[in-house]
Amino acid sequence: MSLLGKLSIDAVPYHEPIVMGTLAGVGIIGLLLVVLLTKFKLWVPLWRDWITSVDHKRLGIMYIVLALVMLIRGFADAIMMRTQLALATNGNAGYLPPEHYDQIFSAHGVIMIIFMAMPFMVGLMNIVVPLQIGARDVAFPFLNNLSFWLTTAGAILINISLGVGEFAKTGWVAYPPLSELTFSPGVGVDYYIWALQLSGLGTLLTGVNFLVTVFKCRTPSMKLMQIPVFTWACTWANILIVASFPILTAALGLLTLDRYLDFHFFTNEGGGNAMMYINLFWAWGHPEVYILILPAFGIFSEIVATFSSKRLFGYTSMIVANGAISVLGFIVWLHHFFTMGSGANVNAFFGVMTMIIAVPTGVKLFNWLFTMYRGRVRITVPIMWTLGFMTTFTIGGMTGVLLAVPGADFVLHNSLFLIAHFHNTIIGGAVFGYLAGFAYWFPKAMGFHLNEKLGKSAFWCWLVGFYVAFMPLYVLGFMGMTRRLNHTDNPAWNIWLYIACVGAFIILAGIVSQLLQLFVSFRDRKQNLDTTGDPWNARTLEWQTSSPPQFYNFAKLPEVHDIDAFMDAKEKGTAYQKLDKYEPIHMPKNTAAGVVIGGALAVMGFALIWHIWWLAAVSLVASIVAFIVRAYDNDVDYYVQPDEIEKIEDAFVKGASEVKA
Ligand code: HEA
Ligand code: HEM
Ligand SMILES: [Cu+2]
Repeated sequence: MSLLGKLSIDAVPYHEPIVMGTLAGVGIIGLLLVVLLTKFKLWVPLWRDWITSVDHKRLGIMYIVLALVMLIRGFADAIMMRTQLALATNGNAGYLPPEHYDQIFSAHGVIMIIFMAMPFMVGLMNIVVPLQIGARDVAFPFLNNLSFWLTTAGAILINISLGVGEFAKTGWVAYPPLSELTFSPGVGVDYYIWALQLSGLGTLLTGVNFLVTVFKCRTPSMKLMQIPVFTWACTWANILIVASFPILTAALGLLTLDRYLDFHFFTNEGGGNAMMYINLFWAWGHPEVYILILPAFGIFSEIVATFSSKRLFGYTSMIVANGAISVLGFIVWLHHFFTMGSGANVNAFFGVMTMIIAVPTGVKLFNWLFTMYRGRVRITVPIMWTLGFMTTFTIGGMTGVLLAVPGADFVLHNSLFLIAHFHNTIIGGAVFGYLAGFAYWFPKAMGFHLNEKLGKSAFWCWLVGFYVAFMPLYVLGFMGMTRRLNHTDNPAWNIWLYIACVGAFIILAGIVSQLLQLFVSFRDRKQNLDTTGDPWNARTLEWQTSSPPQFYNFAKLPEVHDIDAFMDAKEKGTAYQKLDKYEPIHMPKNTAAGVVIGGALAVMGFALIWHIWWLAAVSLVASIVAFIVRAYDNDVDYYVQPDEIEKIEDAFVKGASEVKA
C-alpha cells in the first residue's frame, strides 16, 4: 500500500471526453471567479463577511447559492439521461455507456435530494425563521456556520468524484448486496457514504439548532400558537430531521463496517441480512421526503395569505395537519418495498397508513383554496408557483395513493410510473415551493426586486416543461418500462421517450430564464431597491425589518399580540415606531472554526475513500483540535452600542414610513 492508498493518476478518467470537457468547463468558470474576486478585491470581504459569518441571513444566502449551483449540476445529469434515452432506441447504443449512465442516475438522485433540495430548504429556513419569530439569530450561531460547511464538505466530495475515481452505480439508495465490496469494489460507494455522512451530520445539527431556536429564542410575547405557519412547518420538518437522520447515519455506519472492516451486517452468507439496510434506509428515506415537502407547504401558506390579503384559513388545522403528516410519515416506510416479502398483512397496514396521509394533505389544499376564495388574489410570481403547485402536486399525490395499494405496487414498483410519481411530488411540490419562496423572500434577503417578466417566463417553462417531461413517464410505466435502463428496444416506447426529452429542454429554458433573471435583476438593482422592507404588504414579522434586515434583525424585540403579528401592528399603527432610547444588543462574533472543521472533515472523507489512513487520522485530529480551540475561545461575542443602532434605525424608520405615508 502506497502513501496515497488506492489513489493514483489512473483515477482521473482522462479517456472520457464528456467528463474531461465538463472538468475543463468547471475549471474555466473557477478561474474566471478567481480573476473577478481578485480584480474587484473581494477576497477579504468574502472571507470576513461570508465564509466566517455566523449571521443566519448570510448563511441562508450561501445555502441557496450552493443549492442553485447543485441544481445546475443535477439538471445537467438529468438532461444527459433524457437525451441518452431518446437516442438509445432501435438498437442504437446512445452516447453514454452503462457504467457511466449508472453513475449519472445515482449522482443525479443524491445531488438533487441531498445537495439541491435540502440546502435550498435549509437556506430559506435560515433566512426566514429567526426573523419570523422575532429573534436576533439562531440559538447556536457558530453551530449554524459549522452545519453549512459540513453540507458543503459533502457537496465537494460528491463533485470530486466526477474527476477523481468514480461515483456509486447503485442508485441513490445504495442497496446491498450491490453496494457491498464484492459487487462494488471501486470507490464510488465510498464517495456516496462519506458525502452523505458529512452533510447528514450538518443537517442533524441544523435540526437541533432550529428546534432550540424556535422553542427558546422567540420574542418573549410570541405564544406557540402565534408562530407563523412557515416556521411551524419547518419545526415539524426539524423534528423529523432529529428523529430520522441518526437512522441514516447508523445505516451508513453499518455499511461502512461491511465495506472497510469485512463485517457482514448486510450479507446473507456472513449471517447478515440485506433487508436490514433496506428497512433502515427507508426509515430515514421516507421521512426525508416529508422533510422536503413540509417547509414547502409552509411557504405556500405564507404566500397564499399575503397575496389574498387575508388571514390564512385554518391556521390551527394547518399546524395539526403538518403534525399528522409528520407522525404518519414515520410509520409508512415499508411502502417502498411492498414487493420484498413482508407478507399481505404487513403490506396492508403500511398501505393503509400511507393512504391516510392523503387526508391531512387534502385538508391543507382545501385551506389554501378557502383562503383564496373571495380574496382578490394578486397574481405575482410567488402566487403563480403556488397555483402551479396546487394542481401539479395533487396529481403527484394521487399517483402516490395508487402506489400505496400493495397489489397495484407489485405491477408499478420500480417502473417509470414510480419515477413520474416522485418527480411529480418533488418538482411540483418541493421545488416549486422553494422557487416560490425564493421569489417571495428575495427582496427581503437582497434588498432589491427580481425581474418579474423573466420570473414569469421561468415559471411557465418549468410548468409546461414538467408536464411534457414527466407525464409520458406515467404512460411508459404502464407500458412496462422499468427505471434505470440506459437503452430500450421497444419501438412502442420511442415516441414517449422523445416527448420526455423535449420536456427536459423546456425545463432547461426555465433554468436559463432564472439565470438571466438573476443577472438582469442584479444589473438593474439600483432602480429596483426595496426601501420599504414590506414590498408585498405582508403579514409576518420578517417584513417589519428593513430589506435586507439589519444584522441584529430587530432594534427592540417585537411585541406579539396575535397571529400575523406584523399585519396586526400595521393595523394598530404601531409597526414603525421610533424608540426614544436603545439598549445595547448582544451579538455573536464571526469565526473561522466552522470552515476549518468542515474543510478538515472533507479531507478526512477524501482520505477514507482512498484508504489514505495517515491523512484521515491527521485531518480528523485537526478537526478535533480546531473544535477544542474554539471551545476555549472566550472572545465570541460583543455588544452593539445604542448610538450605532440609533443611526441605522433612524435611516430605516424614516424611509419606511415615508413610503407608507
Ligand atoms: C416530496 C416528495 C414526496 C412526497 C410529498 C410523496 C408523497 C406520497 N408518496 Fe411518494 N415517493 C417519493 C417522494 C414523495 N412522495 C419518492 C422520492 C419515492 C421513490 C424513491 C425511490 O424509489 O427512488 C416515492 C415512492 C413512493 C411509494 C413507493 C412506490 C414503489 O417504490 O413502488 C409510495 C407507495 O405507497 C408512495 C406514496 C406516496 C403517497 C401516498 C404520498 C402522499 O403523501 C400524497 C398525499 C397527497 C395527495 C393525495 C394529494 C392531495 C390530496 C387531496 C386533494 C385530497 C383528496 C385525495 C384523496 C382522498 C386521494 N411514494
Ligand atoms: C429538473 C428536471 C429533472 C429531470 C428531467 C429529471 C430526470 C430524471 C431521470 C431521467 C431519472 C432516471 C429515471 C430512470 O431511472 O429511468 C431521474 C431519477 C431520479 N431523479 Fe430526477 N429529474 C429532474 C429533477 C429532479 C429533482 C428536482 C429531484 C429531487 C429533488 C430528482 C430526483 C431524482 C431521483 C431521487 C432519481 C432516482 C435515482 C435513482 O434511480 O437512484 N430529480 N430523474
Ligand atoms: Cu415513502
